Amino acid sequence: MASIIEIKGLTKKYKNMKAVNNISLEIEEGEIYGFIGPNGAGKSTTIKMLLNFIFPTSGTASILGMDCVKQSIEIKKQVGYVSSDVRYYHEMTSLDIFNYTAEFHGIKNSQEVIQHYLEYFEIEPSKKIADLSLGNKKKVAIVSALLQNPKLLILDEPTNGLDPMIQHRLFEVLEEKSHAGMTIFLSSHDLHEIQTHCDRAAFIKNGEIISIEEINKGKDIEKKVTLTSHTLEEAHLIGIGAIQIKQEEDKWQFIFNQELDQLIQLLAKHHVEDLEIKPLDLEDKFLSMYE
Ligand SMILES: Nc1ncnc2c1ncn2[C@@H]1O[C@H](COP(=O)(O)OP(=O)(O)OP(=O)(O)O)[C@@H](O)[C@H]1O
Repeated sequence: MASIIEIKGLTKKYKNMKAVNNISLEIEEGEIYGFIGPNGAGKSTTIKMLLNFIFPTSGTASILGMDCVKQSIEIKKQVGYVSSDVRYYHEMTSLDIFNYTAEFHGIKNSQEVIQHYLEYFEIEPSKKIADLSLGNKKKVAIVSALLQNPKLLILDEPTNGLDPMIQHRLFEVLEEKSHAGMTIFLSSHDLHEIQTHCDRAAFIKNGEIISIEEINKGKDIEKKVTLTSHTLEEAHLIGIGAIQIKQEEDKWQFIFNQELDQLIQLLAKHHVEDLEIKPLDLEDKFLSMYE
């Protein structure tokens, strides 16, 4: 598979602060790739460097094999972008914006496509931008980016402000587009959203990539175990390789990535009142990274 985004050692420094520190990522064609991390982690800074809105201090980034700084004009013809804060001329209506986008990008049969998205995302065509709520403005920006049917769609917190039904519809479209070959790179704070819809995700913190996770591949054998036992001791759990052990009176919680037999043999020697073993999901992993 071809790499659509390739980032190598990308760094952005503001005075002595590294907003993005030596990050490297490869995003493949057709992937829905999540970019997640706490406030101020460096997500928007990375996206802005990809789009050449700001210059990197060092490192390189390319999109569709083109250098993000030197070939930014060519790149913009093939990339759709929705920023985290949507700004348009206040006097324009939603329809004005869609017509302008369609004309600018030379989109064929644009009226049919516009009509489809107006209905699908429940957009009022003749309302002025000034009179739209945050979520409704966001819908206009999303549709405007989708209209271009770009090879790569970059979405900076796209679901912020959208109601649950529209969020659901957005991901329906994104999944359909990704099956047709579109690559989607989206930043988000919503772990559940990433878990449900992305193929892979990178977690960024303090400007550094601290983890890249495959999602929904079913390969992960890590388990989260919760149980109640008054006879169990921490040393027993450490002895079988349990990690991230937390105890509150006789309630235990830990991560276990060994063969389950060992756990069962240990628990058979103890008085266990209740027990839950479930696969460690992205939320468990990423929540601990927020700490
Ligand atoms: N122009 C700037 N000058 C100085 N510091 C900046 C500038 N832009 C961003 N930063 C700092 O860089 C860091 C990364 O910011 P960035 O906006 O990329 O974070 P983010 O992950 O997108 O956060 P959020 O989830 O809150 O949108 C932050 O500490 C921010 O204060």
